[in-house]
Amino acid sequence: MSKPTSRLLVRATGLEVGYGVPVCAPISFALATGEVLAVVGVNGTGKSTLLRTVVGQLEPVRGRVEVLGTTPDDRDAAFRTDVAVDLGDDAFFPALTVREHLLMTCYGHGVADAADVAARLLEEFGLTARSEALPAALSSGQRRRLLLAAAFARPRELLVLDEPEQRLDAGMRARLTRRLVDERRHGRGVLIASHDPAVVAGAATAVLLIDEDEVRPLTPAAAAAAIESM
Ligand SMILES: Nc1ncnc2c1ncn2[C@@H]1O[C@H](COP(=O)(O)OP(=O)(O)OP(=O)(O)O)[C@@H](O)[C@H]1O
Repeated sequence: MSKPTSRLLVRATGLEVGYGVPVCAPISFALATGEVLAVVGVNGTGKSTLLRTVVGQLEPVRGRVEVLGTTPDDRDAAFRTDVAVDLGDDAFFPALTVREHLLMTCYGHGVADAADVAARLLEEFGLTARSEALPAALSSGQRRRLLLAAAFARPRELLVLDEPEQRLDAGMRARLTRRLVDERRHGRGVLIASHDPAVVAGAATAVLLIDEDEVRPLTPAAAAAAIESM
């Protein structure tokens, strides 16, 4: 079988992210299909701000970012078909069950076989026993699992996740790591902010460390070691 051609998903050039003023040094990187790029750094260095800029929720302060060749715009349906996002925002419909949230995500994004996809994700994210529960009756880790399952229910070339390991137990963090490896094997790309050395070492193909006054690349192994001492 011939190797699929790699495709550029994200290109950032001299990108400065922030709220009127930049929160960190300029960032340049390219992310292609088959890659998992992890962004690491201590609290408050700008990881979430970078992710929000890449998915079109914030304008760059300076510089450029392109996603699949265009300016990111999360109001654009085509952009939302290509880019699945979980930034950890805990937003649920109080009167829809766990299963219904996944079905609604599938319907909204035109996913075929919604019932099968939802059933598979419920199983994978350990939510089958809670599939008929309403969000208010879930534990915080179960709500986190539901957000992640909903991201994986979406069609996507690029997956953007902000600290997806938060509130997950060790078993689910290991499963998440394997899932991220699967993403790149299926020819998709992942941009992830993480504080978890095992997720970074196990899934990332490249890492950007956002430091106090510079942004620099690290190998995943070096990044995992750096996270341990943050
Ligand atoms: N809406 C906002 N308006 C102004 N400043 C903000 C806003 N959101 C975040 N900040 C500031 O921007 C800086 C970067 O925040 P950001 O959330 O990107 O950090 P982070 O690296 O993701 O941190 P953490 O590891 O704690 O999640 C911080 O100093 C933060 O206080």
